[in-house]
This record gives sequence, structure tokens and C-alpha cells, in this order.
Amino acid sequence: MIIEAHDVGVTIGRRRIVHGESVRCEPGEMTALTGPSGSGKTSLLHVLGLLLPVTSGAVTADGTVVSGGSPRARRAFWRDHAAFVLQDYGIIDDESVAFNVALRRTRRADPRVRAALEHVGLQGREAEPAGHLSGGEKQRLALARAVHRDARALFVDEPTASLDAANRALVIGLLDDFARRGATVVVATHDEDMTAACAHRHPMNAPTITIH
Ligand SMILES: Nc1ncnc2c1ncn2[C@@H]1O[C@H](COP(=O)(O)OP(=O)(O)OP(=O)(O)O)[C@@H](O)[C@H]1O
Repeated sequence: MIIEAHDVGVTIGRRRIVHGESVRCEPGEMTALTGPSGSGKTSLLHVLGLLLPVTSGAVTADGTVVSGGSPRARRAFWRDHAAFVLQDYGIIDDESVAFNVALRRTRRADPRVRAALEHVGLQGREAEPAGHLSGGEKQRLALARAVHRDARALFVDEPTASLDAANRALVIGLLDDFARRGATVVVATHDEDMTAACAHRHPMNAPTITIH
């Protein structure tokens, strides 16, 4: 799925937080949104995933405008195409690891859940409450959810922040696998290793500064 921002701007209150960004995210590729802290990487990621409405410009998926659509159209996009690994990982602490993968109760030995967990190195942890996992493990659990859903578009915020070198390499490899299987992977990051692994790099526009 080709996901594109066309001259997208976002204003919240009186603050312009995204400044006329245009980016084309291709299937089979990782696209890095890069730039200094506060440059709007997370906001643009949310715009591309239809989590944040645009003030100007448009987002298209395979050439069809998907920004500004009805809540129903957005839900269909999320349900049918998108997976997210955002900064709080979206893990439900009180539920089991297996529940967090499938987002419903599954048989203990559900092979698809097991395969997704194996993919991220969390095999055998199905029955544990997800709240017992470490930050890095929760992040991999969120990736297992995306694997389980076989999403065509994956939106990932700072996937390697706060990970050690071994886990950074593991997560970069997992995201790369996703892209190789044909998904469109969009990553907001300031990690140089993560950025280097991305075929396409999109530096955020510097905000326009008015000097009086
Ligand atoms: N809901 C909001 N309301 C008001 N301002 C916001 C909102 N969300 C983000 N911002 C502001 O928009 C700017 C861009 O934030 P964003 O999180 O997109 O940047 P970033 O490049 O991802 O930063 P970092 O690398 O520090 O995570 C920041 O100045 C932030 O305070």
C-alpha cells in the first residue's frame, strides 16, 4: 500500500506543528521520518496513520484520499490495513501476553499467536500478564501483534529508543522483515542505525521562524 502525505500541515490551537510535509511511503520499504526533537516526526507519523487530522493538504492510500474521511472509513483503514507500535506500545497490562497479540481470547495453544511470539523472541510467555514484561519486551509484544495481523502498513514511533544494542538490532531486523514481506513500514526515529536501515529517509521541514 502506497501511503502519501501531500503538503500536509497540522495546526493545534495556535501552534503549527507540521509544516507542509510531502512524503511517499512505498510497500516493501522502510521510510524513516527524521529530524530533531520537536520537529513533528511523531505528529506526521500519526497523520499518515490517520490518528491525527490534517489542517491542510491530504493523505492518500494507493492514490485514494483517506484523510478527512468519516470515522467509519478511518476504522476500516485501521482494521483492514494498519498496525501501530506507538510510544506507550498500547499494551493492556492486565491481560495475558497471548490476549495482547490477538486482542481477543484465544486457545492457549493458538498456533498463529505462538508463531507471532516466536517471531519476536517471546515464545512460551503466552499466559503471563503483559504487565510483567519489561519495556523492551512490551515493544516486541506490540510488534508480535502487528505480525499476527499481517498488516499492510506499519506505523512505528521511536522503535529503538531506550533499547540496548542487541535489542536495537533485533527490532531493526524485525521491521526489515516486515518490509521484505511487502508491508509499508513508516518509522519516526532519531536513531542513526534505524535510519541507516531505511531505504527512504524523509527529513522533516524545519519550522519557519519569523524574526521580528
Ligand atoms: N496535541 C498537541 N497539542 C499541542 N502541541 C502538540 C501536540 N502534539 C504535539 N505537539 C507539539 O508539536 C511539536 C512536534 O511534536 P512531535 O512529538 O511530533 O515531535 P517529534 O519530532 O516527534 O519530537 P521527539 O523527537 O521529541 O519525539 C512539539 O512542539 C509538540 O509540543
